[in-house]
Amino acid sequence: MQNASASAPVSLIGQEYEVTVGPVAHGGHCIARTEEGRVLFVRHTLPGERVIARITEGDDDSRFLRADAVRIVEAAKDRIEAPCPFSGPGRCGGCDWQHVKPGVQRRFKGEVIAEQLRRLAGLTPEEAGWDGTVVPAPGDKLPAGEVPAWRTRVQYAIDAEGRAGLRKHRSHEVEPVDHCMIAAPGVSELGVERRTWPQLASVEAIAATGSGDRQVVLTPVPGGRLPLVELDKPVSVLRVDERDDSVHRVHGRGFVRERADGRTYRVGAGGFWQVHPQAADTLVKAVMQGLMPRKGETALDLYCGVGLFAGAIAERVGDEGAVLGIESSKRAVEDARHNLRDLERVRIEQGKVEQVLPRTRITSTDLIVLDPPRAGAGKRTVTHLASLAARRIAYVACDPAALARDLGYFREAGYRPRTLRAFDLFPMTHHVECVAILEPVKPEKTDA
Ligand SMILES: C[S@@+](CC[C@H](N)C(=O)[O-])C[C@H]1O[C@@H](n2cnc3c(N)ncnc32)[C@H](O)[C@@H]1O
Repeated sequence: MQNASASAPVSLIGQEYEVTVGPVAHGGHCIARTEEGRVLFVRHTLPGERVIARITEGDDDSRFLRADAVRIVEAAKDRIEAPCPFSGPGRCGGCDWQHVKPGVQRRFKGEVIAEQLRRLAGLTPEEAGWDGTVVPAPGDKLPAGEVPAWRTRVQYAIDAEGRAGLRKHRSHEVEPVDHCMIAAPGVSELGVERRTWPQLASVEAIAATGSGDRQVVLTPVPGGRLPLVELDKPVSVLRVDERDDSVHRVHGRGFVRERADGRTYRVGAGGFWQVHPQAADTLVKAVMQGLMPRKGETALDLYCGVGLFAGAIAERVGDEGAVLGIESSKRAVEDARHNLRDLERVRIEQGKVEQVLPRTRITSTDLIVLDPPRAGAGKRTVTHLASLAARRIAYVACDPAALARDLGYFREAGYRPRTLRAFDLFPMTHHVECVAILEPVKPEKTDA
């Protein structure tokens, strides 16, 4: 039997340390060290600041501790007064960088990408074909103190009193808000924050881009009844059954229509669509510029969602070409098949990439685009993809750590990044989207 009293770690939550703050780390915080050498991940601060950091997670056994900067002793010159009244230590966890000038937020994101590339892929920015910049979306380059209203999908959590809010950082607790500054105007107009939602656990508000479609998705608390929904705008209303996560239509359509690259995409509840209104177009453009699809080529669109990249490539490779999309979500696959029904040489397979791809017995393809979830594609899938001898591969990544890991696997398998671009499609948060274009290290074989 173990001696419990000898080994029980002592919580350090609530302890305060005065520290000088070091570099930005992946996840929306900065690294600092206490005098005793404890490593802290501190939120609500900037590199170079002297702050009082209060521990929010960890004990005397932890490899690192999480903390909030609760008092700024010496402020950095890039600090601004947070424009959002709900941000700050212990408050809304939605944004990480409200207190930082917008251009500096992008610089931080660039530093994190560079660090991940170096550490996990062994690549310098030059070797990754990246100029080190993080590009704002069109219209987002605003002066300090102004906040782009970009979130076209907001998942509001509902507190015990029925108030809509957002979750606190790494917590189930709700910070009630009467206005989320990063919510797109179409979301704010739905008025979710201006009424109460008894018996609901969450309300997702969606303002589709280019179609004017609006939707709310209501999730009742266990055993809760659905309230009568009268919103300020005409919307479709869906209900999630918390017992099995199934989605039911209350009124209106069961999907919204999003526009990108000149096409309309139907996206059912729970289906993935980029949140920033400029994101889908920005990413399609970057992927197409990188792949430069030619008439008659074949392509794979992996983790294809409702068919965004498959549609864009299929239009460019034409009737002689062919595109295979693979996506795990049944509902997204139905949407993708519907969205691309006019493109005869597109096929969408349902299932996990790692299972479906080997089953297809495809041995070669000209082009690949992969846009995996946050965890990345992983070594097995990357090795399989590298064996298909694609002329170019576009890797769309929402997590620079997963991207860097997978770029390392691609490198081992004979592919190197030709270009890498980074886009700030999540302003005020630590998130960033990257597009890497890879090509084989060896020159393509010629027939001569
Ligand atoms: C980041 S989204 C990309 C969707 C699409 N490319 C777009 O831009 O709209 C990732 C997609 O991968 C799907 N997915 C997650 N894990 C998967 C897996 N192992 N195999 C296939 N699809 C998966 C998710 O359902 C989601 O639609």
